[in-house]
Amino acid sequence: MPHPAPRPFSIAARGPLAGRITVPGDKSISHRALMLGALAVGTSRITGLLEGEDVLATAAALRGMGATIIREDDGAWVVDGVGVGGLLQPESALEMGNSGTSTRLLMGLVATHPITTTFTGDASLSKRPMGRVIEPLAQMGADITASPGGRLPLMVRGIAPAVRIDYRLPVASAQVKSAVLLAGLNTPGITRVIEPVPTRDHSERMLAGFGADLTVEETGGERIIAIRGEAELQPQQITVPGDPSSAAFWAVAASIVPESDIVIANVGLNPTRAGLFTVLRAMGADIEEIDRRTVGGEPVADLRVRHAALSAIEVPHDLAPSMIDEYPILFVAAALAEGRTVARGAEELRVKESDRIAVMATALRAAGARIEEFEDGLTIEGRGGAPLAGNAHAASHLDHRIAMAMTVAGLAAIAPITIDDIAPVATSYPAFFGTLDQLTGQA
Ligand SMILES: O=C(O)C1=C[C@@H](OP(=O)(O)O)[C@@H](O)[C@H](O)C1
Ligand SMILES: C=C(OP(=O)(O)O)C(=O)O
Repeated sequence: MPHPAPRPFSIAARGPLAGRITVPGDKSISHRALMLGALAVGTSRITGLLEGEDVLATAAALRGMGATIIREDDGAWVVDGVGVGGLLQPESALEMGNSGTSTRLLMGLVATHPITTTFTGDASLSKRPMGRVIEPLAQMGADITASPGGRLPLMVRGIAPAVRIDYRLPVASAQVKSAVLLAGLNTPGITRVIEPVPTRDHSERMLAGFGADLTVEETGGERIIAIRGEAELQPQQITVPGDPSSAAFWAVAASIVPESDIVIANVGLNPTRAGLFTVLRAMGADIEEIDRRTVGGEPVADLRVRHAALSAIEVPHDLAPSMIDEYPILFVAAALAEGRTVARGAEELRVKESDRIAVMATALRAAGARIEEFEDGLTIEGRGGAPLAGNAHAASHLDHRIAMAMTVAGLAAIAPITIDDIAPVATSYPAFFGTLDQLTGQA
């Protein structure tokens, strides 16, 4: 898929953030709602779906394999599924754009259907490792031919019936877990995933919600997830909560910009996703939960965030999976905090849309932060509330979270930070810059 022309953007301090905002629907839940809707027998209806490029790539791929997916005038998405086992051979390659989740979860789905599919992606996605899903799917019988290093473009020749497996995750990855569970949906018998470290559990929650026979057993800190295959999924009405990974940018922005006071409405607070809020609170952030409730089977609350003096923290390694996408914005908070933050045990950051350890170290150093880089993370000497110098260029490397994190860094900089390309923000948060203007009174 051709990437849009680079869009540079310059940002410097704008004063306090104020007001009440909403964030877009959760990206992880949106992908899964479309996929399970496409496999159910009948019509599912999804409200609050994230209409970002990544999720639209999932929708297009599922349409290409026979599902009917329509956006209604009121913004709801209606999915007519083909039934488990009913995916059709697509006529052309599945274009995954920038989206790792679309690629890895859909690879799981097609691996146990008797169809052949080709996956392509942009320059960022084409560098990311797919061996981690190829390995279990090959054990189940799929024949996968990848580019060197187990990368895109790749071709999956699916198999039905496939062979059930018990699979212990070698990396803490919800995408790998989900790929195996989705492959297990159309596989005779019980497919098991053993998860030594818990990762986001949206697939488990939603598969159970669609009526799959799925159990989760916890023993000695491990989770064993078992799914019975050849399932029939019942169509559902799904309300997608707001994305905590998108809310994270505003929680940090309001924390670091003096006199800020904002409310972020309808934020998903699934414990497997909420690690950043735990860490920010431990750093001294003023985050108040208002009206905790359940939306679409997920815990949700409104978050009131006010400026506060932050102090450094040693980020507990076991929190990494529950805040894995939030490290870039955590690094920004740490750069403004008092003292030396240690954020390690997060080597997975090197295989995201960009190498988020190296890219954030370079960008924040250019803006005046003092950083030491390790294979598995960073240490950051904070400025104790003093602004960053700014007057810096930051490269986003086709990574939406780098572009958004460095925009927030700009709000706490004396001279502007220029980001070379903010176009990737549209993958997960198309309204980000509109919300920035709203919160800073420039709408
Ligand atoms: O399952 C998911 O929806 C996701 C899992 C995480 O990736 P990994 O499974 O690679 O950790 C995360 O970084 C990604 O943004 C979304
Ligand atoms: C890692 C991310 O997404 P994906 O793996 O779906 O590209 C992300 O959104 O930060």
